[in-house]
Amino acid sequence: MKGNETADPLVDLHCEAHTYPDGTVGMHDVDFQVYPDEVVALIGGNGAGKSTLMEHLNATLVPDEGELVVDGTPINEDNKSHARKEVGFVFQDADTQLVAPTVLDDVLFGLQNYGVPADEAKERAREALATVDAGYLEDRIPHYLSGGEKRLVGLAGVLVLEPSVIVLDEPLAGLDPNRSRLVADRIEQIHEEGISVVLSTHDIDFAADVADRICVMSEGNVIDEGTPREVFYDLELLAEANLHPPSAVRVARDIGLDIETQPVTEAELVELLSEDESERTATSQVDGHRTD
Ligand SMILES: Nc1ncnc2c1ncn2[C@@H]1O[C@H](COP(=O)(O)OP(=O)(O)OP(=O)(O)O)[C@@H](O)[C@H]1O
Repeated sequence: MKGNETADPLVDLHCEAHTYPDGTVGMHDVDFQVYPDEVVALIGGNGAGKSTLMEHLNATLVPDEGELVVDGTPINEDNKSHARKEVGFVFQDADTQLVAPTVLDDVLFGLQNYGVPADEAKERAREALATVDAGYLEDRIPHYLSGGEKRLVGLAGVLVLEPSVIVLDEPLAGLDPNRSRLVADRIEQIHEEGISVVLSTHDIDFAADVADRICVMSEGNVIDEGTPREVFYDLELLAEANLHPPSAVRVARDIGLDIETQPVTEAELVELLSEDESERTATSQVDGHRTD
């Protein structure tokens, strides 16, 4: 299910092909939409085309042939700033995004470019840093932050511009478990605030946890898409894309759980197992009474 498929897409990309300068075709025959109120996860092996697709969503890359429409506006050379404003991009390598001498200046940077008065910009930048629990970093030098801190500051720098879509390239890469949880929680919070999210990840459990829609990529193409349940119980599709199912799906299959219920997350699996256990306890109590 897409977030709100009845609504017009916020982003509508048609890309017949994208060829890099050295002749490598990074992506081909892709039609990709982002709808209001959804979290989309792109999954696929190394070199499947996930970053290439995502960099088309705010016109960082453009198709050899094709079209990008953002919020109903076709994007061309003259109005790429519209795509950049509506579609915020958080890079995996945060260093490419952090350019100012302090964290606060960095988050301010985009607002200043849009001509927001200094006091208002500062206030909004502080709010954005607070949203990602990174207010305490405001005077630090971005270059010396840890990988996780850089990711959060990069996210604040995008959030402050109030985009309608946020794109995150490998948001959990290189993060420790606590930082991963924090970033995952922030993604859910951003979604709850009405911003659509597109992310790429090699962490299938995370994709199962966070996404409404999963797009499976292989060899520069979206080979299938669906709800986490549809995709993660399609073992043939996963094998074709060189992927494994989430751990909840593997455990459910291994223990022969009635897979009509099809859990895809650990939380769903635990709930089903607890229901199973309560039913078994109730049955054995009834049986126990019968034999008394
Ligand atoms: N700047 C570039 N120049 C030439 N080829 C590139 C460039 N960037 C990506 N490619 C190629 O385009 C294809 C798709 O790469 P892309 O980075 O989009 O894949 P990905 O799914 O994001 O991979 P990963 O999971 O390894 O990050 C690959 O064959 C890659 O080698």
